[in-house]
Amino acid sequence: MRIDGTAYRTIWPDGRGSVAIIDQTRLPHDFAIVRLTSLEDAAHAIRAMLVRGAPLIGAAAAYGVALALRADASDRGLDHACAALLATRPTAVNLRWALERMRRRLAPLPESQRSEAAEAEAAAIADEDVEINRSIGLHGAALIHSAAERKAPGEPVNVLTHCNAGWLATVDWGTALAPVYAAFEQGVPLHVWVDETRPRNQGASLTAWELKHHGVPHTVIADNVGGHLMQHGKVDLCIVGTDRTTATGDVCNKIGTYLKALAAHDNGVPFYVGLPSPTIDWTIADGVRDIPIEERDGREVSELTGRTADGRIETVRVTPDGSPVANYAFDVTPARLVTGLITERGVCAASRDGLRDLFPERG
Ligand SMILES: CSC[C@H]1O[C@H](OP(=O)(O)O)[C@H](O)[C@@H]1O
Repeated sequence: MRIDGTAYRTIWPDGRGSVAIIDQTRLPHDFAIVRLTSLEDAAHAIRAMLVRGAPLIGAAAAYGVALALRADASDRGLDHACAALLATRPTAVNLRWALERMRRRLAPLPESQRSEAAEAEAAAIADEDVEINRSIGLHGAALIHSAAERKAPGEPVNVLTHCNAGWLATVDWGTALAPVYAAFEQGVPLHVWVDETRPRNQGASLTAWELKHHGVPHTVIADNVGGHLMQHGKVDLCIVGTDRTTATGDVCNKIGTYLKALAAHDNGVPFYVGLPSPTIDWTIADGVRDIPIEERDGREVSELTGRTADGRIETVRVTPDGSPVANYAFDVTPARLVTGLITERGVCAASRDGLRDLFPERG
């Protein structure tokens, strides 16, 4: 996507043997490029959320393997790289998917060929992500068009989204926001309600930043406002991302998604999920029972970081000293609350049959 006229992806090889990323922990106040030069750099970038979002986590892990094999292309080196990167975050299945793909590609090769092949495979994963998301955008834009046809001429379609599933969560375009960008480019009047998304505020700090730079009308809201807006007819559809969707259509996404889906269901508001196929976990049927939910450092809840009036970045505490904190990073929305899954192959029901129709090779 373009930032001040310059086209960016979220991650790219810089041609000097390192991998460049946008440091998302510095947004929206600073736009900083960081260069990863080692496996350790890549693992830290994922764990500390300099890069985040399921597809981007997968791409970053793939590039992390390539960086690792520049230093040690042995079987032991490949095993160590995959294990270290897999351990960074437990919920987004793209991490496991990308590492399994890198291992399938590299293990059969002689050590002398592995480094170059790893860089090529990581680049292929990144390029494929861009095309998958572009396609999700086109399929999802049709849903926004349909919503527009039910509105008065010129009245904007109100889309509510949670967290950040925009181009910053992927290599480019995004998943939940790809349909928004596509419809916006097609001239559909629209507006986005942006859940701030406590505790890390990916909505307030990342989604709002993206939409502002792209010129998309939006309003940042507290997480608990969405139900009220739906009760008053101010949300035409919800589109969210996912970190792992089961073979039966249960959707794991940022904490709070489930509550938004409940409100949407109660108010008859369509609830869609942008779902790239690498985010489907075909091995799981019951998402609530079987998807591992990451628990992160409690300071993400007890502290807030922002910019002071005189431009300084400060962190302040918002809970009493000593108050225990629980920080669950994701929840699972059962398929029964999901109107449809927007994949790169089209929109389907959140069900085993729906996914099987679009991905018959998965039987
Ligand atoms: C397109 S995946 C986006 C997905 O990832 C986010 O989680 P995190 O920021 O912790 O990586 C959130 O669940 C988004 O919906």
